[in-house]
Amino acid sequence: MTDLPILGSGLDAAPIVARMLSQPGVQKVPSPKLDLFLKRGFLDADLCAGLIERIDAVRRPSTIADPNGDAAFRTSETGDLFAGDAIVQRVEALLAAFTGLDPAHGEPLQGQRYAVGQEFKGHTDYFEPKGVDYERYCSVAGNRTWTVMVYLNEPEAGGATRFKAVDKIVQPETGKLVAWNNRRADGSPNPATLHQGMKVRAGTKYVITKWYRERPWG
Ligand SMILES: O=C(O)CCC(=O)C(=O)O
Ligand SMILES: [Fe+2]
Repeated sequence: MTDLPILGSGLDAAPIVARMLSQPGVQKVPSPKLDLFLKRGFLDADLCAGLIERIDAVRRPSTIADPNGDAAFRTSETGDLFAGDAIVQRVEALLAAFTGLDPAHGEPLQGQRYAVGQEFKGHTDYFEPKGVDYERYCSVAGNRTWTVMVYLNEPEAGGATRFKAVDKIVQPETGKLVAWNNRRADGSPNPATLHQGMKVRAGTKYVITKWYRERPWG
C-alpha cells in the first residue's frame, strides 16, 4: 500500500475520495452534506502504543484559534510529534498512501490526549475566513482542507466524536481512522463538518490529528 502515488493537495476532492473508497474496509458515511470516511484497524496496536508514548513525552495544554470566551471549550492536551521519528514517518507514509493527499500540504502530525472530563466542544477544523485569527494561521498555507484522525486507544467510557449536522457518532477504537473534507464542492468551508470530541467519562483517550492545507505547509 505504501507504493501508491500521491494524488494532489485535496483541493480536487475526487481523486482523494476515489483512493479511499478503493481501499478495503472503508466505509463512507451516507450523507449528501459531507464526505466522511471511516476505516477500522488502520493502524496496528503497536504503532498506536508507540504514538501514545511519544504524545505523553511532550504533551502540553491544547489551544484554540478564535477564542470564544469559553475557557472550557477545549480542555485536552496536545503533543507535537517529531517528524524525524521513525514511527511518525511510518504513520505519515501510511496516511499518504491511504488518502493520496500530498504530505507537503500537511501540518506536522499532532497527538491529543483527553483525561476524564476533558473534551473539545463543537467546532469546525477550518479557520473562519472572517475570524480575527485568520491571517495569523492561514496567510502562508491557506485554510485547512482535509482532516484525518486516528484513535489510538479505547477509553472505558465516553470520548466519541460527534458530527451533529449529519447525526453521526463515531466511537473510539484502537487504530480506527476518520477522514473528512472540510470544504464543499465549490471550495467554500463546509459548516456540516461541525464536530465535537465528547467528554471522556472513564479512562483516557488518545488520537492523532493530521490537517491538510490549500497550499504547501512550509
Ligand atoms: O477528539 C476528537 O474526537 C476530535 C478532535 C478534534 O476535533 C480536533 O482535534 O480537531
Ligand atoms: Fe476538530
